[in-house]
Amino acid sequence: MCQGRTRVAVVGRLVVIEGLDGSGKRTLGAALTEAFQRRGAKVAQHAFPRYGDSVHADLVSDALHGRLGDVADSVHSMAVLFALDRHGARDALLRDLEDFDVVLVDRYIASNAAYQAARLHQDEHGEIVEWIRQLEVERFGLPVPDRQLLLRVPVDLAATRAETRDRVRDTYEKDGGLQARCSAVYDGLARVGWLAPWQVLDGSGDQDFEQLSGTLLADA
Ligand SMILES: Nc1ncnc2c1ncn2[C@@H]1O[C@H](COP(=O)(O)OP(=O)(O)O)[C@@H](O)[C@H]1O
Ligand SMILES: Cc1cn([C@H]2C[C@H](O)[C@@H](COP(=O)(O)OP(=O)(O)O)O2)c(=O)[nH]c1=O
Repeated sequence: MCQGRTRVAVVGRLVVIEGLDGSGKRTLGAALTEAFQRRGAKVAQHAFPRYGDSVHADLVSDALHGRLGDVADSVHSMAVLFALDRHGARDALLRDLEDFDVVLVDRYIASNAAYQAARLHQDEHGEIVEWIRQLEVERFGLPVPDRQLLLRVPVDLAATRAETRDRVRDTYEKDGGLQARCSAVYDGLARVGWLAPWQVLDGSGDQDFEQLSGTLLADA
């Protein structure tokens, strides 16, 4: 509720980057941010899970590295931890949507939908996908994206890129079958326009960041 203050109109566009582990989301986010800034747009960046900043994200990390007993075995428990991490960032996201032209988010609600559906061998119409939408959008009140960018790369290429990074791979990253099913769910979510409009980008080639940033701003 707004008490004693004028409600400020949301001006920012919530742009989400989605894709497999190692698909190049972080790299795309950095390049896109620079392209937005060259156009004079004010950009705020967020990334989920918020490892190091959120107790829920740190529990996710523990679970994904086998340090949380059987929590990682429960798909719904993992979905709730990821969702609680975002719930903790809700106010900051809403504030940034008031103060910035673009709020660029590396992984968001669709990551939860894609990975948990893949774990349960469900597709984009699966029960867990709708359960996550109800939890995160309706119950937690998280803002719905304006645009979701799916950075699509062949599963093998994403795995190779993920392996070359200098850090320990987690349970999901080590599971090639999960990544392949996840890729298929992402394709399905994009096809049906789940939650918000999607734009599929070919992550194995070069991106035209200037053109992409222009389109994303012009769509407002
Ligand atoms: N378009 C690209 N071409 C070649 N290598 C890339 C490209 N995008 C990302 N990489 C490399 O792949 C690895 C994973 O990229 P990153 O952006 O960290 O992926 P993600 O955030 O999706 O896990 C990094 O080493 C990065 O330098
Ligand atoms: C944000 C999010 C990530 N995930 C998955 C995707 C990844 O496999 C894993 C960890 O996220 P990831 O972005 O890969 O973290 P990092 O690259 O820093 O290790 O969690 C979900 O299942 N649900 C979510 O809501």
